[in-house]
Amino acid sequence: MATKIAINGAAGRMGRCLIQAVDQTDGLELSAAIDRADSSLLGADAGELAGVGKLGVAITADVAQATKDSDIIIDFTLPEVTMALLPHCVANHCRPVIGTTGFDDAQKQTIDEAAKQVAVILAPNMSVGVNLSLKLLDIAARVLGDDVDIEIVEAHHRHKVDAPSGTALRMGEVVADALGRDLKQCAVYGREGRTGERDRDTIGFATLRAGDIVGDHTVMFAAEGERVEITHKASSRMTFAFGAMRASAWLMQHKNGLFDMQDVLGL
Ligand SMILES: NC(=O)C1=CN([C@@H]2O[C@H](COP(=O)(O)OP(=O)(O)OC[C@H]3O[C@@H](n4cnc5c(N)ncnc54)[C@H](OP(=O)(O)O)[C@@H]3O)[C@@H](O)[C@H]2O)C=CC1
Ligand SMILES: O=C(O)C1=N[C@H](C(=O)O)C[C@H](O)C1
Repeated sequence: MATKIAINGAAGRMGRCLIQAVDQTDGLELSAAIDRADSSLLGADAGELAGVGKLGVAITADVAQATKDSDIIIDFTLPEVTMALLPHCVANHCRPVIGTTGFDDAQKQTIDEAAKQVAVILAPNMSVGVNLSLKLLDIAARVLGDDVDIEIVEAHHRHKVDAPSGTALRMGEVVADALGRDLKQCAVYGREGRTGERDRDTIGFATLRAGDIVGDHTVMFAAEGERVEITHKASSRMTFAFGAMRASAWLMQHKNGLFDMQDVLGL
């Protein structure tokens, strides 16, 4: 029997890609497509919206019913929308696959609590390439140690509302953990004016927002005489959407617990 997939934020940039990906993935079936209660697209056919032809699933705002009707709900929305979704996931045992970024510490805690009752995947980037890059970053940080300056540069489209990207922050966490540092203490978010010399123990972040860039990330390890750069460039949102399909199929093995894409990919 096919796994029933609901999509939260179905009319968004990622939502439409996710509908396409469900349609193209064996063993998965679209069971619900949710968007905001005041959306002009309520009632429209999700497949037609995503350009894959009629699927017989209308865009709805009824998240309670959607979670009752689905095994998994894939959420690429906004932090406050994810928070409103979680009680329905717990009540209806509908496993959330969360791609949304920009959660604060209290919101992350709420996700942890929900994961005690229902299996959850939380990943700021669902592409295989970024998750491989996270593994490479751990190795690079351990080898290069405290003898390099570490800077993280990310670029995204002009519509993105959070900064730095969730991926850049995760990259920072991976590097900081490998070096025994606390990212909260050592992160520097942009520089301006008379900043003084760089402190080697810091991890710097720079954010670019322009045009239609899907998502570029570079982590630079710069020493005297050489530097290593690990770069990932996404050129299609379908890479994230197919990652979410893989995560959804994988999550069906679990009843509860908090997982990420490293778990899904066995990295
Ligand atoms: N983990 C990963 O691999 C990736 C994560 N992301 C993250 O996914 C999130 C979404 O990105 P993107 O698709 O570009 O953003 P969009 O703004 O295009 O999509 C979000 C969608 O959610 C809708 N929405 C707003 N409120 C609600 C609500 N209450 N219930 C249901 N839907 C609602 C929005 O509607 P409206 O526009 O009308 O407000 C919109 O259609 C971001 O946090 C982004 O960082 C993005 C790509 C990859
Ligand atoms: O908003 C986006 O578009 C993206 N967001 C994610 C993030 O914040 O890391 C992942 C990807 O880079 C695209």
